[in-house]
Amino acid sequence: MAQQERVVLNRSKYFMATALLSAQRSEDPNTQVGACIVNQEENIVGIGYNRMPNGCDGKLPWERESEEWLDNKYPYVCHAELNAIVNKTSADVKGCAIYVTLFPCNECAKLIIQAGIKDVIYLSDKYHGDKKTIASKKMLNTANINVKQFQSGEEDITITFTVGEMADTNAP
Ligand SMILES: Nc1nc(=O)n([C@H]2C[C@H](O)[C@@H](COP(=O)(O)O)O2)cc1CO
Ligand SMILES: [Zn+2]
Repeated sequence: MAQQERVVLNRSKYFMATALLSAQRSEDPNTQVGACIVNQEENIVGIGYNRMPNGCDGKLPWERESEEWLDNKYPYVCHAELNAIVNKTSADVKGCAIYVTLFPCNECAKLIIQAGIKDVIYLSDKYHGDKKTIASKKMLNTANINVKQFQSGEEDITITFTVGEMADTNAP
């Protein structure tokens, strides 16, 4: 069996990859979003993805363009950032960074600011023209949150479940 290539992820790649992996748990058929909160010691203290509220999985619509607002996902879905913040494993997330695969909306920007998160690192900005995104940027900027885009020029990583021979770093 081929020997698995040894990869050492840098910090930001590891955290964004964690957000991307989490996004893959989302059942949203149109946009899967993941978020990963990291404290000042560089430990992960929260992970989330966009999903329906607890107990509502499979019972609420994933539509996005139904004429009836109540038949769309938007009134119900909990955003990745919200889930990452409320599922935190630490007492609070003050001074933390959040890695998110899509730029936070205005409601999540409020949560991020009020939770004391100081850095936002995002991957996609596909809704940059939307008023929600513009409002979000206005708030994050006014609240002095450091916002920066992940440098997506970085190489992809591969996760494989076939356990090959692990690279033997002691080999001559
Ligand atoms: N930053 C974000 N975090 C999120 O979790 N979401 C979620 C809400 C929806 O489930 C989905 C966006 O759906 P759509 O409008 O692209 O079909 O992503 C959306 C944004 C951006 O507003
Ligand atoms: Zn949001």
